[in-house]
Amino acid sequence: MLEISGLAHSYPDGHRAVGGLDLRVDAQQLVSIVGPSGCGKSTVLRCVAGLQRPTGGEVRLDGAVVEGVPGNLAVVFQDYSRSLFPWLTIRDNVALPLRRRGVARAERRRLAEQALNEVGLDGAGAKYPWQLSGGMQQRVAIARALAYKPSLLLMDEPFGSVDAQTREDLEDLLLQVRARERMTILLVTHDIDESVYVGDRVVVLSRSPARVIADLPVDLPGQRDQISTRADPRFVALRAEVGRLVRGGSLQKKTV
Ligand SMILES: Nc1ncnc2c1ncn2[C@@H]1O[C@H](COP(=O)(O)OP(=O)(O)OP(=O)(O)O)[C@@H](O)[C@H]1O
Repeated sequence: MLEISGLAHSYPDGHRAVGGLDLRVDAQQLVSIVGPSGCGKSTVLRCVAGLQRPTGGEVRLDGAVVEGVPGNLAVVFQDYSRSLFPWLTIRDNVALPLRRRGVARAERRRLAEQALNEVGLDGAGAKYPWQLSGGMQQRVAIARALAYKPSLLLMDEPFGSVDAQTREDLEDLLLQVRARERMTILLVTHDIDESVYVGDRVVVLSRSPARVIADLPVDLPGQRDQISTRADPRFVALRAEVGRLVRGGSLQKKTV
């Protein structure tokens, strides 16, 4: 589905953020991406989204080289307050990408309501973003991605700006919608527990310039819950291993 080969990205100031990264993601997998702070995770995601042009290597989506923003892709960023338009209702925010896609008005409304329903915000369509809590606004951003029905969903630290309880709720929401919609998802997160809890695989990146230093399958049942999954010895062992690898990547930075 997604094939990243030898991906490299250097910024105009010469900073090499990504240095020869290879990653293959099969359809309907949820792959968590973690790594030391500033290692190049967002740069990788932006190259996959076609928002940044690689300076080396290539990204292929369903066999085609990504050269601009692909039509079958949606992105959810951390900063929901900047990704929703305050002058549009929740329903119109969710429907906006569908409008750009040329979907007829009645169908846009139906898909927007359906997506809001899926994220537990039925009835909120006529409100404005500023009338909702941070966690609810991030649900709207997720609903907007769902309404679009992308084959690939990219999420860049999507739950980084909400409180711990809301974060857990949104992680569970992600697992639910993912089971229903059968999308392929790449999730960048700083939270090692989260990477294991929601992932089918956890990919660990090295310090900048980023490349893959580990690609670990998550050996946990598909059905997960915040209490028993986090107490599962397999969860505990994998979380510790990912933590060691991420810290190893950071330590490497200090010794260079
Ligand atoms: N526009 C830019 N120009 C120059 N350097 C940049 C630019 N954007 C990012 N960088 C640098 O590239 C490196 C990778 O940045 P990126 O945001 O991809 O990392 P990240 O792993 O997502 O960071 P974080 O862990 O803080 O979220 C960082 O050292 C960053 O300072």
